[in-house]
Amino acid sequence: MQKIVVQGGRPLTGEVQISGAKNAVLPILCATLLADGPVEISNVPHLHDVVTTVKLLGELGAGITIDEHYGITVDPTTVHSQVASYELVKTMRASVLVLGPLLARHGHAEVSLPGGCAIGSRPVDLHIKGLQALGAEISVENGFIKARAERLKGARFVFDMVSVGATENVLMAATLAEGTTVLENAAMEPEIVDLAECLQAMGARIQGAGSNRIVVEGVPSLHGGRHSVVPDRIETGTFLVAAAMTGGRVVVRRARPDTMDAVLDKLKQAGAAIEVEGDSITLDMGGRRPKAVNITTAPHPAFPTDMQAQFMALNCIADGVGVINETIFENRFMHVNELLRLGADIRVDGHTAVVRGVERLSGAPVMATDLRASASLILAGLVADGETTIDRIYHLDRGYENIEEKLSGLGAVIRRID
Ligand SMILES: CC(=O)N[C@H]1[C@@H](OP(=O)(O)OP(=O)(O)OC[C@H]2O[C@@H](n3ccc(=O)[nH]c3=O)[C@H](O)[C@@H]2O)O[C@H](CO)[C@@H](O)[C@@H]1O
Ligand SMILES: C=C(OP(=O)(O)O)C(=O)O
Repeated sequence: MQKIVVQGGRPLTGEVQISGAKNAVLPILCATLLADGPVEISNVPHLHDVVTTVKLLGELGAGITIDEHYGITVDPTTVHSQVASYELVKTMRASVLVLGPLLARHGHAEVSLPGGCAIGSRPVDLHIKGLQALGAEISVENGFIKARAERLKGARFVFDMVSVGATENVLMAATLAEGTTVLENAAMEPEIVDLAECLQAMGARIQGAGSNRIVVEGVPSLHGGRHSVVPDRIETGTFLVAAAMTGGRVVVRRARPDTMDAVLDKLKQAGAAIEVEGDSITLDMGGRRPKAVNITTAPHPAFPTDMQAQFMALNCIADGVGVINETIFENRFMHVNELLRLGADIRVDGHTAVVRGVERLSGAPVMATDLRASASLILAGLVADGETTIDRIYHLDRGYENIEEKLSGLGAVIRRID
């Protein structure tokens, strides 16, 4: 099994280009199933989750073409199956996002229940309730969500709690429903806006994406189209935290600074000088040690849970005590035990972690437990004395494109070994 080995102690300097967002490209790939013609997607990050989604679309019968820049064209006109198997869904929860599109376009769908994952139980009840509100008959049998509706009907639906995936599934389905759908308490993440823009390029009528009230006027059919995926704000944030922790100066290019307010505010509080110009962000730490910051995760535009582990790593070596509250997932502190192995001082009480910054971490073998936990261990390794070896990095490959090449380009000493 592959591992990443990091030699700590180098301030990061230079420039890095941000890839397309994992959390935007996955729903967008699923959305292509709604169309009556080919959909071309560019700025696609080369990630394991993208490979899995493409495999799933292929199993459903869609035609897939991949160009030399990893642009992906999906031709959904050859889809012959509406069944998403457990084998694929279990490896990637986002596969449940084919449910809404298959149901809306083909009148029925069977998608394996995704099950829990390391960070929490992650139920899909809101996806199901939202589609039922549009008139779908849904049962859960033998581990599959079985959905049926001759034609979905527009309705007003209020999400009990904010869910990114449920908003996406119901939004996609509503584009082909008869009449108007109003989604209240919708998720406002930038990836929802990107999905809506792709759907609009396919002929969908959507207003309000990016607010908590999305209005969709259903159309009889969607056509093919083109879309370029929004830059990844979590990858961007991860590189900025790396720069801040190592006391370096890094310019991230091809980012979307306007999607990053909460993260940039916390980096400023940690003592970083931040300059934004167009699609670039420069972070200059000037060799200073970061100051500890308090974090509470919450739906966008508040601080993203997907940046919690990285800021935990920053607090581990910061000056002072940082309190981290995780409000989205019930079990998203698994990196704590691994950070402790590197010499961190962290106490966890329920959903709160109190991190007392230490002067130095020391390298050790550690194990990644989920995607962002893996990133936090690399960040800690970048500042630890000696060598840190991170095992189970397949989690990392789900969501970071060429992370070791990108970090090496900034002067980090990092390599992948078999
Ligand atoms: C592929 C993708 O975009 N993944 C992101 C998406 O995941 P995902 O879409 O799975 O996350 P949700 O926003 O749905 O989950 C938020 C909370 O709602 C709960 N919930 C969700 C659905 C449901 O039907 N019932 C329910 O109770 C979840 O257990 C969780 O506690 O948003 C999360 C929260 O920003 C991010 O961490 C993930 O990186
Ligand atoms: C939790 C994450 O992703 P997913 O929802 O795909 O598991 C993440 O990107 O940090």
